[in-house]
Amino acid sequence: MKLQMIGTGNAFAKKYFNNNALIEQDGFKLLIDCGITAPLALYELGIGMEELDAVLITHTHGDHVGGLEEYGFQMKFKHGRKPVLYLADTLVEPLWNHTLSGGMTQEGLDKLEDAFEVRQLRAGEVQELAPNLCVELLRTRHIAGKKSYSVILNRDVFYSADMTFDRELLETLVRDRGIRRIFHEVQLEGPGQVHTTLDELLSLPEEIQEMTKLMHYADNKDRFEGRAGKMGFLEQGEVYSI
Ligand SMILES: Nc1ccn([C@@H]2O[C@@H]3COP(=O)(O)O[C@H]3[C@H]2O)c(=O)n1
Ligand SMILES: [Zn+2]
Ligand SMILES: [Zn+2]
Repeated sequence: MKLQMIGTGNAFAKKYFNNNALIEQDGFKLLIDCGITAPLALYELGIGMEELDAVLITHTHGDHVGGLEEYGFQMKFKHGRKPVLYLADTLVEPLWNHTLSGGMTQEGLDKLEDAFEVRQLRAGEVQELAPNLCVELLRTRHIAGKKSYSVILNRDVFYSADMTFDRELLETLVRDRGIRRIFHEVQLEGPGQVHTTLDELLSLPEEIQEMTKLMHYADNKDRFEGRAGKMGFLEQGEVYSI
C-alpha cells in the first residue's frame, strides 16, 4: 500500500495544503478527506480528480470536506459519472444538510445520493473497498457535538482523524490489535483543546512513537524538526510505502 499526503497542513496552514491522504493499493486510489485545498493540491501533483476511485471522509470540517462540491461537479459535468463517497452513516445527513446542499442543490440534485455514489460505513465494522484494501472506522473524540472517525487501513495501519489525545486507544491498538503504523494529527503548540499536542504524543512509550508519523501541522513545523522524539513528520507530496 502507498500513502501520499496531498497536503499535511492544519485548518489554518498557508504553507501546506489541507491534511488529505491519497492511498493506493493495487492501482485503486482512495482519497482520505477532500478539503478546501484538495482540488489545487491534486492539480499541482498532476493528479486529475477523475483518477480517484473513491473518497472517504472523516468529519465535516472544511479542511476535510470543502473540496467535495468541486469533486462532485467535476465528475458530473466533465466526466458524466457519480463519484464513490465512503463515509460514516451518521455523517450523511450533516454533510448534505450542513455543508453541501447550499452549493449543490439544483433540479435533480436534492440529496447526497444524487451527487455521489454513497457507501455508508458503520463504525467498528471492517469493510472491503477494493481487492486487498479494507477499512474500519473508529469514532474518536474531536469536538463536542461533532462526530469524527479515524480509520484503520488493512487492519494494521491507524490513520487518525482530527482528535484529542487518546492514550488508551493508541496503546490498545498497538498492544491488542496489531497496529504497526500510526499516522497521527498533531498540534505543535498550545493547549490541545480539540487536537492532540506534540507534548502529549511525546509522552507515549518509545515503541509507539517509533511507529508514529505526524501530520495536520501548522506552518511553523520546521521549528519542530528534531523535537518530535522518535516520531517523524509526514511530508506533503512524498510517496511512502506503508
Ligand atoms: N472548538 C473549536 C473548534 C474549532 N477550532 C479551530 O477550527 C478548526 C476547524 O478545523 P480543524 O482542523 O478541526 O481545527 C480546528 C481548530 O483550529 C477550535 O480551535 N476550537
Ligand atoms: Zn482538520
Ligand atoms: Zn476537524
